[in-house]
Amino acid sequence: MAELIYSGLAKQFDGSARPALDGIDACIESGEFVALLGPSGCGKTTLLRLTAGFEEPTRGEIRMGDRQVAGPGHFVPPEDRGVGIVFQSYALWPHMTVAGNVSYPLKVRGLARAERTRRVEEALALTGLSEFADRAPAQLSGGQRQRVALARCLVAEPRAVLLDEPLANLDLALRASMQENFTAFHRRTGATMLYVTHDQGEALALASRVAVMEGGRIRQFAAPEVLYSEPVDCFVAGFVGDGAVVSARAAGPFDRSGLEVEALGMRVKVRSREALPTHLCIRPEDVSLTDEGGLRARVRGCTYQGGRFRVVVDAAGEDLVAFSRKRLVVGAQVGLRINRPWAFREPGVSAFPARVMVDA
Ligand SMILES: Nc1ncnc2c1ncn2[C@@H]1O[C@H](COP(=O)(O)OP(=O)(O)OP(=O)(O)O)[C@@H](O)[C@H]1O
Repeated sequence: MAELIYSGLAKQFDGSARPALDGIDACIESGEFVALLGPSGCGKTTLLRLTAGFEEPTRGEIRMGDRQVAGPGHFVPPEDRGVGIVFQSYALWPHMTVAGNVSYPLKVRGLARAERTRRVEEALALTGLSEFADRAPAQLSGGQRQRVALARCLVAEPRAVLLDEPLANLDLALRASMQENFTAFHRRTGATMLYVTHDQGEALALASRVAVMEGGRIRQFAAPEVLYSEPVDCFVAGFVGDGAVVSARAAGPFDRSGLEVEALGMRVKVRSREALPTHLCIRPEDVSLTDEGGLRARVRGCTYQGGRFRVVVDAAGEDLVAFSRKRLVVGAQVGLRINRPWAFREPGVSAFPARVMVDA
């Protein structure tokens, strides 16, 4: 069942020249773990705040299940939306124990003590905090405090959990272990989760689908592996994953399933859904360094990445990225083969028709 549905959603803050959100249409299924990914200022937090009910939309509608929570002339306040929120600042009460913090939202709602105790124990167990129930927040690590914030959000049994850069304040090692915690937590609870981050590693690792945002719009909303291997435009191709985006011109079909383009001064067989693509997204996996390759290139950089080297080469004036088992000398000439990269059509860019059409 669809849990969160956005239709034509827009938000323009007073005094701002540009809308923070500019026509969001998306549907998040019940139990999905969705990440909102994009550069600073693209509108991620605004979308989260509109979902929580902290802001009202300028246009459009938000539905939770079969209920409209924001739309023309209609607004459900945050406390009646049944969503839980976890911020990067944990916002814990310093004078309360861990159990006290987690129990607080239930106390405010007037739940009986026995029910409160049961739910708090359950939430602490789910977040691996049972043994810390009697500690004060000051006696916990950053990761443990973040888990208390998660437990406190869970205890209210929200229909959706909204997380705004929850790991931003943690160091790298702790982030990795908290990512595993979130994944395990999601598996156990089956909660619908909407997770804001500008860290693509985090988004691709955690989410079942990622909405890549830019300039108040969703550019692409897809599974991480689809974003990586089939980006829809230059922004997504450049923002997600490693590699290069180069312009291309269709040269004709080369068999029933494939297309050939002209790029980097040569013919390249590509994967594509377009008859007239304008660009290629060339991932490191698409580039083989081989003396038999038809394309000559010059090594511009070579860095060790644990188990392999990341090599940047200049091929026909474009910087391509490849992986190599051995270290290459900067300035050396190498041969390249490009293996079926993804070709797409950039919206708003006119595509040249194929120069040579070959029968399929
Ligand atoms: N209360 C506000 N008043 C005016 N403009 C705002 C307000 N909140 C956000 N904006 C603007 O709306 C745009 C989107 O902001 P938002 O915080 O949603 O971006 P973001 O993608 O979450 O960025 P970051 O990753 O830096 O947190 C920005 O241009 C921002 O300056």
